[in-house]
Amino acid sequence: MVQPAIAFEHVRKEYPTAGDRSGAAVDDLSLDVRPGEVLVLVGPSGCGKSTTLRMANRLVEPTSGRILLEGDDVTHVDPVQLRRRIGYVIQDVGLFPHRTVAQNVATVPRLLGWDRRRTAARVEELLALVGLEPSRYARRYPHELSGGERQRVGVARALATDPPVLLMDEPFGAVDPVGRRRLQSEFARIQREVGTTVMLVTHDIDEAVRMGDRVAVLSSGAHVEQLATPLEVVARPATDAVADLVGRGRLARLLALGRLTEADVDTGATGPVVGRVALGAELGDVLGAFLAAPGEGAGARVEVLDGDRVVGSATSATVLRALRRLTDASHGTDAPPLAAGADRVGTLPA
Ligand SMILES: Nc1ncnc2c1ncn2[C@@H]1O[C@H](COP(=O)(O)OP(=O)(O)OP(=O)(O)O)[C@@H](O)[C@H]1O
Repeated sequence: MVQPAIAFEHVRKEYPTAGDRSGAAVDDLSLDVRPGEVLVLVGPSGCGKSTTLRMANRLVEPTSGRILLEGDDVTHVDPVQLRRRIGYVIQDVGLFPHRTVAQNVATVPRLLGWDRRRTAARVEELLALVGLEPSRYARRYPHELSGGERQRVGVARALATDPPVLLMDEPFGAVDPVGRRRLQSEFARIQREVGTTVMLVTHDIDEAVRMGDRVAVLSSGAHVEQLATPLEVVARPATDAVADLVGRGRLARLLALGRLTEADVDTGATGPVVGRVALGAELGDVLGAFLAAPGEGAGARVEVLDGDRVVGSATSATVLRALRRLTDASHGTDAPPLAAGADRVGTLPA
């Protein structure tokens, strides 16, 4: 088996100041983060997400249990070495206000004693990576940047020494919804490019399913309700708590996450052809092709292509069947019917 990038083994955290009434912030968490994946922790406020993240880089010490970074117990790693191996990005970024963008990004390389030339080259490379033209941004101060730009600098700074692991705590939380979308997809590109393992905390289920290779839905005490791919979490919530979180908007999420597979394709349909889609298209795009041809009736179909080859067609009934396949309880856990939770709120309060 591949060695996890981070492994939590029966980790528990009790805050001494929390008093008797509350249970442990993290009760008994065991979780592996695989190398190269984006693992998202999502759950309601106070369920222990940030505490979990901060134990990985020793901003918080566990009460018991072990955390291994690429096999090394983090409590045995020198904290300076540890921070070099783990980048950390938080909501308010925490840039040094009296240092320029370039100086902020150079923080860790300077601590590590890199020479001027190597540091400058790395800063330039990182600013370009996060989409900030070095000649325009390097000399600015944080107050001369937008929230989204500050967040990019935060990501560049966290990646400065090319750490194998990046921890992100509500990294896009302070950015408006449109900027947030853009940052999310840009970050996904950066992550693919550098291959860093990411553990990301959010309370926003949409962000979780958009960003995660896997999603861990947590409840109080960092109890893992479900740990699965975004599609599995949305299509087949394992518990009521997950169903509640996925709640309203579940159908829209399924249409975005679900894909047209070979098994869905119809080879006998004969209705009028209103468009073409590729095998593997998002189910929402398949439906969209019918919406774009409003004059056609229920028998209309789109041709399905595998490369250049037409392998069959899909009708609106095909999409329904695919949705049923995805949510079919016989494939996994007891999923509630698709309409369940339609009146529930998908995003929890911060
Ligand atoms: N320094 C601390 N001292 C005492 N209790 C704390 C401390 N930090 C967190 N807690 C408590 O531990 C629990 C988990 O907090 P944590 O910040 O990990 O949750 P979270 O899921 O990240 O929440 P949020 O989404 O609101 O940031 C909460 O009940 C919180 O009040």
